[in-house]
Order: sequence, then C-alpha cells, then structure tokens
Amino acid sequence: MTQSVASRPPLLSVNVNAVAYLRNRREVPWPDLIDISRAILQAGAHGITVHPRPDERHIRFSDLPALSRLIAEEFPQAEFNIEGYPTRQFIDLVLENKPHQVTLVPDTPEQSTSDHGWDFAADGGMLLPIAEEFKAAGIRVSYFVDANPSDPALARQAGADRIEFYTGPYAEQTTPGAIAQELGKIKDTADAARALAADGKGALMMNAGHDLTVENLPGLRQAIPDLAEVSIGHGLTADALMLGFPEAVRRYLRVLGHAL
Ligand SMILES: CC(=O)[C@@H](O)[C@H](O)COP(=O)(O)O
Ligand SMILES: NCC(=O)COP(=O)(O)O
Repeated sequence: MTQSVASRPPLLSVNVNAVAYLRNRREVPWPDLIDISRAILQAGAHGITVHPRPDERHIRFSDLPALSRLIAEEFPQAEFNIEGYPTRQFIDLVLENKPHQVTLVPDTPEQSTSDHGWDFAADGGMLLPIAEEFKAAGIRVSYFVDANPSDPALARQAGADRIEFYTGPYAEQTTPGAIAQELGKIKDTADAARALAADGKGALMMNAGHDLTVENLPGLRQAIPDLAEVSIGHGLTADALMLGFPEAVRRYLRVLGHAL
C-alpha cells in the first residue's frame, strides 16, 4: 500500500459490517465473516474495513483478532482499517489488533450510522494525543470529515495522516444541481487538503466513504482524481446479494478504474 496515489485509481476497502449484522440475527456462526472477507480479498479488493460499535450490533470485538490474522497471514499486501469513536476501550482494541489504518469517527453510541464529520474546533485538542498514540504504534490515522475547506488544516493540526470525506450528503442528492453543489464542496475541500503539501509536511491524503455505489462513484472520482481509498459496505453488500461478493467486488473495482 505504498504506491504513489496520483498514479493509480483509488484502492477499494470493503466494509463488512453488514455481513456481521446478518450473522448476528441468529446464534449461528454464518455467514462467516472470515470466509466472506477472504472471498472479497481473493476477488481483488485492497482491504477490509470494520466499524465496531459499543453495542457490538454487527462487528463484535472478538471478530477483530481473526480478521487481523487473515490479512496478515493470507493477504499481506492488503490493508486492515478499523473505524470508530475513540473511547479508551476502542483505542485499546485498535492497539491490540494493529490495523494499518484507524479512521476516527465522531459517532455517539446510539447513532444508527455515521452522519457527520469531526468538529475540530471543539475536539481537535482531545484528538491530537490519541492520534499520537496510534502513530507511535505504527498505525496510520485518518479522520472522518465533512466537505468543509477549513477542515483539512485543522485535521492536520490534530495529527491526521489522512482525511476521509463523509460522502453521505453527496450520495443522497437526486437532482443534477444539488449533486453539483455537493461535489463543488468536496472539490474545494480536496483543494485545501492538497494545498497543505506546501507546508513541508507532505500531502494530506484523501479517503472517502458512506453510501458510495457504482452509480455515484464516477462523479466522486472526477471531483477527487487523486483519491487514495474508498471504503464501501452497504451498497456493495446489496449488490453482492444479487451477484455474489466476488462479482460485486470486481464490479466496483472496474468502476474505480482498476484493470481486471
Ligand atoms: C464511517 C462510515 O461512514 C461507515 O463506517 C459507516 O458508519 C458504517 O457503519 P454502519 O455499518 O454501522 O452504518
Ligand atoms: N468509511 C465508510 C464505510 O466504511 C462504508 O460505509 P457504507 O458504504 O456502509 O455507507
């Protein structure tokens, strides 16, 4: 995962929360999170994302060691990304399971899904020592952000290696004007992130995720040609119910511009 980003399409990290959610409907071990993650990576996805929540309604804390082992032992080129709100319990869980990347998300425990990025003016001071703790353990730190041009600089001050655009507001638009307006905000924020390269600390790389689909990915790619990575769960899993995971992964890889 060390290639220059400008030279290649965004990497695809598949969020397997929805698979765990389905498994948890019953006291049975299927669908098997590890078998499905293996199939996703064998089909060419570049990584696996999980977002354990405090109530363990989908990913259980006990899922993390086996996922971490799967990637380390069978797919050493792939990336493991753990997302979540940095309580002490979450921080320790991440440090124990050593993902390549942690994505810090400002979700409260009762939220049904993620619906906003960080307010760095309020939370930046709390986040910086947490980012430093992860970085000292060799874990890259990404922050979930809204499309707001003042946020990349604040994210960097809070210790970000990367930002992840919260793409929900773009994905939910249905008219060309509203879509263009959201993409305009994303482009302006991406410009602000790129401009930080001039500060001598290197570029702040950009990820994106939330409600991305084969339909809305092309617009996002045009807005951020140097997007490093997308994490996709709900839409890809919905497609996989029709196509199977390997074919759904290949479909997303093609849309992202990867040659298969
Ligand atoms: C940060 C983000 O947008 C995703 O992680 C999303 O929150 C997935 O979580 P759920 O699967 O619980 O909706
Ligand atoms: N980081 C965003 C993510 O993992 C995917 O979320 P979604 O595709 O399930 O909305």
